[in-house]
Parts: sequence; structure tokens; C-alpha cells
Amino acid sequence: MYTTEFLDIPPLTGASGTVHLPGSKSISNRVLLLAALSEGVTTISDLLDSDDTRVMLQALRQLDCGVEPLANGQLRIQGLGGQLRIKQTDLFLGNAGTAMRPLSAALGLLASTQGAQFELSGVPRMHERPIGDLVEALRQLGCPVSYLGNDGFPPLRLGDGLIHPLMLDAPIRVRGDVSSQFLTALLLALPLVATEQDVVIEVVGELISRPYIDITLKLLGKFGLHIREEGASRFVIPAGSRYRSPGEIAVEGDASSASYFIALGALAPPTAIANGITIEGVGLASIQGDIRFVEAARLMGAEITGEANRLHIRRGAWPLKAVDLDCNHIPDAAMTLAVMALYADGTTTLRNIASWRVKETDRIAAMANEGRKLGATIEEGPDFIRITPPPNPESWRAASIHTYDDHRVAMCFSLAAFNPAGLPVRIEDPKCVAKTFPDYFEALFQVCETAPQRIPVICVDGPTASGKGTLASEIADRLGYHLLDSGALYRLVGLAADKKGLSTDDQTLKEPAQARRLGELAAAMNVRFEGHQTYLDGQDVSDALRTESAGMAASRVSAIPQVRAALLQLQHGFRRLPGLVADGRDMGTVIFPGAPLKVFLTASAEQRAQRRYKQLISKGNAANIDSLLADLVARDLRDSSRTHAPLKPAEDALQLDNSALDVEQSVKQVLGWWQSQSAFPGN
Ligand SMILES: Nc1ncnc2c1ncn2[C@@H]1O[C@H](COP(=O)(O)OP(=O)(O)OP(=O)(O)O)[C@@H](O)[C@H]1O
Ligand SMILES: Nc1ccn([C@@H]2O[C@H](COP(=O)(O)O)[C@@H](O)[C@H]2O)c(=O)n1
Repeated sequence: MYTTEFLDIPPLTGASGTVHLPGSKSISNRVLLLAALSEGVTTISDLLDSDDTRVMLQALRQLDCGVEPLANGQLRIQGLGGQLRIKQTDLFLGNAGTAMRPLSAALGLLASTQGAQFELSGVPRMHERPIGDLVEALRQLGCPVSYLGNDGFPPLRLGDGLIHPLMLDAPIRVRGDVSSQFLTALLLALPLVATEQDVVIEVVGELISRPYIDITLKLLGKFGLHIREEGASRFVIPAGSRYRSPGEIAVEGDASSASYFIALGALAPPTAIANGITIEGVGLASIQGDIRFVEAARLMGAEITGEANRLHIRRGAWPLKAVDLDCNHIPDAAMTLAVMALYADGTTTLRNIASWRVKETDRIAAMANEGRKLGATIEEGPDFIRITPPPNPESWRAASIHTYDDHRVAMCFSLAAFNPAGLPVRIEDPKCVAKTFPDYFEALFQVCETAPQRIPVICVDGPTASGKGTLASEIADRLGYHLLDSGALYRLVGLAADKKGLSTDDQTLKEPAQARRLGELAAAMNVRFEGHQTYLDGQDVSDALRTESAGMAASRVSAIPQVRAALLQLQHGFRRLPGLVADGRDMGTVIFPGAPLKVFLTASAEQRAQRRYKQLISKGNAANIDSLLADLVARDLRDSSRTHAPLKPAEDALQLDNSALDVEQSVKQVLGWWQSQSAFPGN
């Protein structure tokens, strides 16, 4: 997951390949609650691991349900069988509507019938999301519920520690036109008390987001509960209801998350490798309402085929076709249509989306504000949004997209990187995708491509121990970029030569045959980088690489042209989306001569020797400052005086002498340079 302040997505030109979707959020949290309320043990596979499921799991743990992660990634839940084990606790539910609403209903009923008391709260935005209609329904039943903040909104206190008989004879009336989650909450909770008699729910007003109710009903069925529907707005929970664990249950991939990759397949040109996107984990047999996004995407021109658990998408009509659509049946996925509309041949209107206004943020306003930043003309109303794309490529603008702590806003606007103007897109606070799809951007970059020269590279070259590695790694972390420590590659060649018994002393290296052998060795090296570890032939050589003798050996072998040539492609291979920070001696002069930012980092030799001394001592290694100084001066001389790719600043490099700077000051300076020449200098 990208935890950076922002993520700059370079202009993208194509996409193809297979995406494995994380589990559905809606199904995951319903299954967790049902498993917790049931009798027996439930083993759940493919559960979504996200902010929303984490708060639900934390709540279940606090309620003393047995929650046991299994080695194979499954989760085992020991159900409560409807009997509370904990009678008083405070639950923090973040911004998870799928936890707040059903837990309020279930704990409200259980608190009343078993004499308990719970307080449920969330983040500030959760305290702005309405819950009054659900509270009204609970109060009708006789549950004591009080607001701890503003009337109509969380936080809530459920129960008062006393037992209250419930009034189950009259139908329970609940509004259906604000959020279908209120009805879902009651459908999930009322079976706990429908023991002696039928319990009836009557929906008042139009029921929005009906497909989410279908998910609820299907999952209730899996836990042994069959609700009778009488007409469009009456649901009867039969007397004698009892939740029984199905034993095992698998969570489908998230159909709303699929929408971004369906859109991607519809709007991205194919790559040289393949045509189209395949989505694994959700397909045409999905129980999720958002699978009907497929129909909407087809209307806009996407070519989509599929099987029960898989979808294949290709670009069909291009530009996409503008549509005028009632989106009541796909409230979440419809946001993705708003971004597809940026690539359409006219004005698209999405209607019946009033529920967007009470989601993680006011989504109609958010989509309108951010879409306008890109150059689109957008009109918004209480329950609709109308999008006219920028009229020509020149009208697109590079935009820094504010994401409002809303995962869907972030995911939607990533697709603006396919704009015809070839502009990058900045996504602010990219970690907000953790709500449903923590690795969304990784999955996106896995299947997207762009011309290598469009992938930004920041080069950090300079003499030994000037702090290149430290600076490069910090910059890479802050920007979410990949990191190339090119010196490590030369160190690996030295190490590999040593393992093979090939001499790297100055005299032997002058022999043409030895230079050829080392070149071949460098080309055939079996290396693997995993986080901070480096493996040579499967063996962890991370510590061996960092010794001073490995540095000296690297300096000797790096003067051999065959070795440098052998490592060229390997280094170019590090230039991957979304960007790269590369440190070495010739990053800016030879390997990435077109890089948009080149830094030549220096410090006095004495200062560098001091730093290296401290570095070695802090790792428990013996060191002598005088010999370190002599070694680094010798290494610098060899590196800068060799014929091939000598150590020197590129003509367009910015020089930074960090003798008097600490690491953070150097980082700030380089990030400042980067920002000022980016497409988003004001942000
Ligand atoms: N600006 C700085 N101020 C103080 N110490 C620094 C600074 N930059 C780096 N250092 C410290 O100096 C030591 C050497 O830094 P680093 O290993 O990053 O250098 P390098 O240029 O990558 O070295 P090499 O060329 O051997 O790979 C580290 O202990 C690091 O923490
Ligand atoms: N681009 C590069 C990087 C490194 N070298 C040589 O490798 C030696 C070790 O590098 P470190 O950065 O890990 O210290 C270095 O002294 C150079 O001789 C290189 O040639 N080109």
C-alpha cells in the first residue's frame, strides 16, 4: 500500500493482464457479523483485509467472539449463538458504515433483551453520516438508544444495562430512501429475537440500492435464515429463527472494486503483450449488485465477456459513448462511470444518486470538484451529476486530486492518467484506498504501461559515503518510487567473482580474457532483491555486500566495460511505474541521461570518512578513520579517472554539498527541487 502524502501517476498509455480482486467489503463484513451471531464455528476464506473489516474484527474481539487467523489465510470465528459474553464495552468503528449500522441494530436488540450497554463511535465523518432512521426503528421496538453527539448521528449508546421486553407485534417501519444499510441492519439483527413469533419489517418510501438487500438475503440464507418477501416492501422473519454456521464460507471478489478494472479495460489501448484485462474473483454469477456495472460499461462501449467467477474486458467503442443512466442499482460502482465519462463522445448524466451525498464524503460534490480540475465541465444537482469531457486534448489539465478520505474518489481518478494530453495525475492521500483495496495502485501498475521515458527517474550520483543511498531511499519512500542501488550490483559482481574463484586484483583485470569472464559472470548473475535483503544464488548476502572490501572490489570490477554493459539492462529494468530513484556514479550521465532530476551529492572527504566510521561502528564493525579516509579517496580517484562511465556530475545535474546538512535537510532540498519542476508546483 502507498502510504505517501501523494502519489504521482505518470501518463499511462496501455493496459493488459490479469487482476485478482480482494474480497468484497459488503460481503466480508456481513459474513463476519453473521458468523459472530451464529451457533458454531465458521471458517471464512478470501476475506477482505481492509480498514473496514479490521474495525469489524476488532469489535468482534471486544465482544469476545473467538477470532482466529489460520496459517492458510482463512479466518475462524467462534460464534456467540446469540448470547452476549461481554455486557458493556465501547466500540470504535472508524468510517465503516457496514460495521456501524448492523452492529447498532444487533447490539441494540441484544443489549435490550440481555441487559447490556454499548457505546459505538467512529471518525468525525462517521458522526456526520445519518443513522436516525435506524435508531427510530430500534426505539419502536423498545430498545433504549441515545445519541451521544448530535441527534440523528453516531456516536450512540445502545441499551442501559437493564432488560427491556421488545414490542415485536407491530411491523417495524424503516425508511428505505436514505440508505439500504438500515434495512440490512434490521434484517441481520431481527432474527436474533424472532424466536416466538414472526417479525415483520415494512419499508417506508422507495427502497434504494436494492441489490445490497439481495446480498443480505442471500447471505442470511447461507446461515440458515429464509426471509419471506411480501410485495416490494414487506419482509417477514419467521418465528423460530436461529443462525446456524454453514461451517465454511468463501467471500467473493469485490464487484465495486472490479469496476475500476472494467473501466480500465474499456478505455486503455492494448499493450504489445495482450489485449484486454481479465478480472479474477468476481464474474457473471456474482451475488453483488454492482456486477451490473458490466451492463453500464457495455452501454458506454466496453466489450465484456465472462464466466461465473471471471471477467474479460476489452476496449470496444472509442471514444466511449456518453450515456444518460439511472444508477440507483449500482450506487458505488456508478462513480467509476463518472470517470469513464471523461473519455466519452458527449455529455453523460448519472441520475438517482442522492445516496452519494451521505457516503464517506459528499461524493457528488467530490466528483464534480475534482473532475473540473481536470478540465471537464460538470453540473451537479441533489441527485445527479452531468459530465462533459474536456473538448480536446489541450483542454485537459494536470490535476492534484483531493480524495476526501474516500477510497472510491482515489481509485476513480487514477484512471484520468489515460488522458489524451499525456499529463500525470496526482492522487492525494493514496492510502485512503485501504478501506476496500489496500493494494489497488500496485494492482493498477501491474497491468498498466507507459513509454519508459515517461516514468520519472531521480538520479543521485556522487562520491563514496556522500549519503547517496540514504538520501535516495528516503526520497523513494516519500514518493512511493522504486529504488535502484546500482552500487550493489557492482558489489554483487565482486562477490560472485570471489565465490567462483575469479580474481579481481588490478593486475588480473588487465587481461582481456578475465574481463570477458567477469562480463559473462555479471550477465548470468542470479540475484534477487526482497525489501532490504539481497540474495545471490539464493543466499542472503546483504551484510557481505556492505563491507569496505566489497566496495573496493566493486570499484575494481566496475571499470570493466563488459561488466558495465552486462548490467545495463538490469538497471533499466528498475524503471517501473510509478517512478524510480537511482543512486550510483553514472545514473545521470549514462544509465538515465534523460532523467528529469539529477542530483550530484558531495561532502568533504573528512566528513564522509567520519560518517562511514560512525556507520561501521554503529553496526559493531571495527574501523579506523585514517584508513577509511585513504580508502575512500583511492576509490573516488579510481571511479572518477576510469575511461568508462567515470564518476562525474551530469551537465544538467544540481549539485548538493551536504557537509553541513543533516539527512532531513538534504531530503527536503531534493524534494523541493522535485516539486518545483513537477506538473503540480503549487501543491
Ligand atoms: N546528510 C547527511 N548528514 C549526516 N550523515 C549522513 C548524511 N547523509 C548520509 N549520512 C550518513 O552517512 C553514512 C553513509 O551514507 P550512505 O551509505 O547513504 O552513503 P553512500 O553515498 O550511499 O555510500 P556508498 O557510496 O558507499 O554506497 C550513513 O551512516 C548515513 O546515515
Ligand atoms: N553506478 C555505479 C555505482 C557504483 N559503481 C561502483 O561500485 C562501487 C560501489 O558502489 P557503492 O555506491 O555501493 O559504494 C563504487 O565505488 C563504484 O566503483 C559504479 O561504477 N557505478
